[in-house]
Amino acid sequence: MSVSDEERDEYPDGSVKLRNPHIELMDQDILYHLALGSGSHDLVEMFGDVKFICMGGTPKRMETFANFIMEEIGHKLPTGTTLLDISQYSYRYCMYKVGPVLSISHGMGVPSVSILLHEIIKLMYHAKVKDPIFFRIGTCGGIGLEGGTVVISEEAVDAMMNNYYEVPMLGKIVKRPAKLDKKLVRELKLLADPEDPYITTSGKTMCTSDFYEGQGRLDGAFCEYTESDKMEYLNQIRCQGVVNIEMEAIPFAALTHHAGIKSAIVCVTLLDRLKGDQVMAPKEVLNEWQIRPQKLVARYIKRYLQMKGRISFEGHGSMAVKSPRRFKLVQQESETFE
Ligand SMILES: O=P(O)(O)O[C@@H]1C[C@H](O)[C@@H](CO)O1
Ligand SMILES: O=c1cc[nH]c(=O)[nH]1
Repeated sequence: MSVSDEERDEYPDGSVKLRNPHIELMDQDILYHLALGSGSHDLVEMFGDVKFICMGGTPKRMETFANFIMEEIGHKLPTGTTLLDISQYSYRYCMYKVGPVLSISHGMGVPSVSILLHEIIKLMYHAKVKDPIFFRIGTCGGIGLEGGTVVISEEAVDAMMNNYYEVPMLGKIVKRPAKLDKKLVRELKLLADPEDPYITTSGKTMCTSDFYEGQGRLDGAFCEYTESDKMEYLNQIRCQGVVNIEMEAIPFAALTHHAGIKSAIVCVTLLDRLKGDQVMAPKEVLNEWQIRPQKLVARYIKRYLQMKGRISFEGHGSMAVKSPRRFKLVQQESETFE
């Protein structure tokens, strides 16, 4: 049975699906929150070689990631130059380009990441990028997981345990399935190194629209439930497979899926929510923890580029291939790397 374009998640040639007939009819498309536009910039020239789009909440984390991935893939900037924040004049999000990798901050919560995704998906379309892969590199609260644990999301659910994104549109609720790429999840799991001095695990990620009452905290400005109500709730969602809580997974999974784009979410826990609410780890510890999801995603990117012959197998920096066995497993498991 043939599948129509409407039903298909991806175009066969790997192009990004806009599902918006109006864009083609516009003289130009201004990507307002990125300080870019299809009329003002040569988007194919600037972004046509992009393959990986990595996002996380803060500008600092994404600048750190840009410098880190530059070292890992051995990308060289012209002498005397530094990385440039391409979207600096938007005063909203930051964006760095390191060869085939974009590193972008998405701010906090559903509306912020959703606006960014609309514009980045359109950017991919205008730039004629094929088969991009999106990663969210985030932080979260763990459910029964110590601070510093890396969590690869198997599935995204909202605060009502629904696995779709509800968007109020023209006075009606439209539901979009929130689907992460299962193969990408398997590949990321295989890249977790048993020698890493922390645990990498996977499970359901709950996406809430608030950090305090929305995540069952007792330490917000308001709280009308008891500690035992909170614990009962957290234990209940734990029994339903939720291992971490953050604030962007649902639109991230839903909008990438709607555009036919493969995506995955890797977060580090900042605390175990079964033990408390306040983020108490010192800044230096939090900074080190935030590097952990970046390392896993960098391993993926590096393996991909190695398989494509775009960087050498000797590698660069600390991510040189250490274990041929692990590498082989990834090769067998993955069609993406073929
Ligand atoms: O990627 P980040 O660290 O921003 O992800 C979580 C979810 C919210 O954006 C924020 C709350 O502290 O952190
Ligand atoms: O508990 C936490 C920690 C980080 N981010 C969240 O959304 N929740």
